[in-house]
Formats: sequence, structure tokens, C-alpha cells
Amino acid sequence: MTYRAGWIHFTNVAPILDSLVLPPQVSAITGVPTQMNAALLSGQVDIANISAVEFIRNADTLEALPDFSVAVLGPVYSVNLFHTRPLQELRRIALTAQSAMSVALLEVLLRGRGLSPALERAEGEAEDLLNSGYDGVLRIGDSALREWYRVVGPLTPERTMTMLPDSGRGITVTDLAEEWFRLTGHPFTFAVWAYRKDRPPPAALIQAMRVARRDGIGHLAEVAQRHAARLGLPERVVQHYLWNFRYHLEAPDRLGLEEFAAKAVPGHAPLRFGERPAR
Ligand SMILES: C=C(O[C@@H]1C=C(C(=O)O)C=C[C@H]1O)C(=O)O
Repeated sequence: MTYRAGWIHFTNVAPILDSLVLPPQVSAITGVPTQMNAALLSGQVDIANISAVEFIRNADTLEALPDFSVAVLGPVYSVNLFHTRPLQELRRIALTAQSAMSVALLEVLLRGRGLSPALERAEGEAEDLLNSGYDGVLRIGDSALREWYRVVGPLTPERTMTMLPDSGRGITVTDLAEEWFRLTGHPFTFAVWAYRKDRPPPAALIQAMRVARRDGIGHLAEVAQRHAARLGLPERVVQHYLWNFRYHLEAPDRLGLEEFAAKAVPGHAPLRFGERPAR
């Protein structure tokens, strides 16, 4: 019987997925986070790299691979709130329907500051939405990375990624993972590779994913070059963006995940992970 995978194939997982050779009898589909979350929860696929909040919400039926994550310590560059007034004055924020995780994180961060602006789903470019009645726009993934760079770039030899300002063109960019770090001192884990407890992945798939990740991280400059061309961004931006991710769900990433779970989904079932690979 075929084992079905669902991949959120944003650039941030290119170092794992680009060189992945699926074992025989494993098939894969791709989509944005909310599509892959739904595909896993409905049983359309058996494993997917899903929004960590959906893993937490469904902890009674799901388990996650113990050594795969999309996490960061500090800024992520691609989960951004673009806004035209100070955070405490925001009245109307446009959310993206692609994302479950960033919406849950935004809610936690707003609640922590005692803020309650209206949150509405609306698609489109951040700048267009900011010109049409919204004072905040939440965007994720490749388009958020591109819009961030359009607002705060360009990079010069004197201005590296971490030195870029947080505003430009009258727009401030609040990086939600950096806000999380300021609040907790922990990494933020955006995605885990989850599967239904009764449908664990074949060992050959996990092995192939580990080989692909090693290969991707070992050839990060080439991965960055390929995707920079596709995204229309400088190679240096994409390379920094990619090396900044934590792909191994290490102890700090789990700590961040557990802390987020306690804040966002109080009373959730215990989070379950498959066995750790031998060291
Ligand atoms: C950091 C990101 O991570 C992704 C964001 C997700 C979400 O917001 O639901 C889900 C999976 C992650 O891979 C991003 O795409 O910008």
C-alpha cells in the first residue's frame, strides 16, 4: 500500500525536500500550510510537515518525528506583520488564509500585550492591503520574505541581513519569531513532521529525509542560488534566510514548542514524538 506524504514546499524546507529521493511506494503532494494541515487531518496524506499549532491541537491523534523541525531562534524574516501605526494602535489586521501557525502566534503576542484589534482574512500584497483600510497585514512564506526585502532592503556590503532596518516606505515590519524570542528567550518552532499514530512512516522515508537534509545543508549555497533566482532575491539574502533555520527539533526547539503549546492551546493532550534516532 502506498504511503502518502504532503509537503509544504516553501523555500524554508528546500534544504530538506529539494534533494529528497522518495523510496518506492511513497507518493507526495504539495501545498500551502493550511492545505497540508487539512490533508493530514482528513487522512488524505499519512505524513506532512504541518503548522505546529495543528499538531498541538490534535495531539491526541498525531505523533511527530523526533528530529525534524522548521524552527528559528530570533528573527525568521518570513513571518511578518507589516504595519503603518505602532502595534498598540492597530485596529484592523489582515490575516493570510495560508497559515495556521502565524495566526496563533500573533494571537498569543497580541494577548500578551493586552491588544485586541479586529483580525480578518484577506489575500493580496501587504502594501496594497495597507492602502485599502488595513493598518496591519500578516504574511508568511516566500511572499512575506520578498515583501520584507522590498520594504527594508537593499543589502549592501555595509548592511548585512541582521543590520537591515525594521521599517521603510512608511511601513514597519514586526518579525513574529523575534517577538517570541523577546517574550520567552526560546526558539519558535513553526512546523513539525506529523503523522497519525496508527500510520507511522516507513523507516526508509525517514532515512531518505535525513540523507536529503544532510545533502541540502551541505550544499546550502547552491540551494540558495537556485531559489534566489526563482524568488528574484539576492543570493546572500536567501542563503542567510536558510542557514538561520533549525531543522533538527533539538531540546531548545521542543522547549519553545511546549511553551507555545501551553500559551496557545491550554489543556492540550501531551505532545508525542517518535523515538529519537540513535546518536
Ligand atoms: C517560517 C515559516 O514556516 C511555515 C509556516 C507555517 C504556518 O504559518 O502555518 C507552517 C509551516 C512552516 O513551514 C514560513 O513559511 O514563513
